[in-house]
Amino acid sequence: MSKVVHVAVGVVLRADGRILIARRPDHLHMGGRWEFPGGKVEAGETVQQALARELHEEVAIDVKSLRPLTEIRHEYPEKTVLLDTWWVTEFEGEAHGREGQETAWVAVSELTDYQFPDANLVIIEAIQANRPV
Ligand SMILES: Nc1nc2c([nH]c(=O)n2[C@H]2C[C@H](O)[C@@H](COP(=O)(O)OP(=O)(O)OP(=O)(O)O)O2)c(=O)[nH]1
Ligand SMILES: [Mg+2]
Repeated sequence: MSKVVHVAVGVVLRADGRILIARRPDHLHMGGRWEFPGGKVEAGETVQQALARELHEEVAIDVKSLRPLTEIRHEYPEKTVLLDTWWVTEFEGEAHGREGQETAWVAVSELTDYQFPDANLVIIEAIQANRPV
C-alpha cells in the first residue's frame, strides 16, 4: 500500500459568503483543475500550522481563525491523499495567486461550475451542508 499524503486544505469564506478557489499550476498533480488552496503538511508541523503557511505562500492571506470542516481520504491512481479540510472564517490580506495562479471568489451555488479534482466532490457537499452562517 502506498503511503497517504496528508494535505491541509482551506475553505476561505469571505464576509459576503463567497469562497476562494485557485487554479493548480499545469505541471502539478491535478494541474489545471481548481482547488481550495493548501498543501502538504511537513514533518514537525501541525495541520493548522501547515494551512497557515500554505495560505500565506500560495494566496497571500494570513489566517486568523480556523475551524474543522471535514477529512476526505481519496485514492488517485498515482497516490492516496488525506484532505484535512478547514473553514477559514477570519483572515487578513487581499488574496492573489503568488505563484501566478488564477484565483476567484465564488458563491457556494457556483462551485459545481468549476472542474476540481475528484476528491473535492465530497468537500463541496460538506460545504453545502455545513456552511457557517
Ligand atoms: N491544495 C489542495 N490539494 C488538493 C485538493 N484536492 C486534491 O485532490 N488535492 C490533492 C492534489 C495534490 O496531490 C495534493 C496537494 O498537494 P500540493 O501540490 O498542493 O502540495 P504543496 O502545495 O505542498 O506542493 P508542493 O510544493 O509539495 O508541490 O492534494 C484541493 O482542493 N486543494
Ligand atoms: Mg498546494
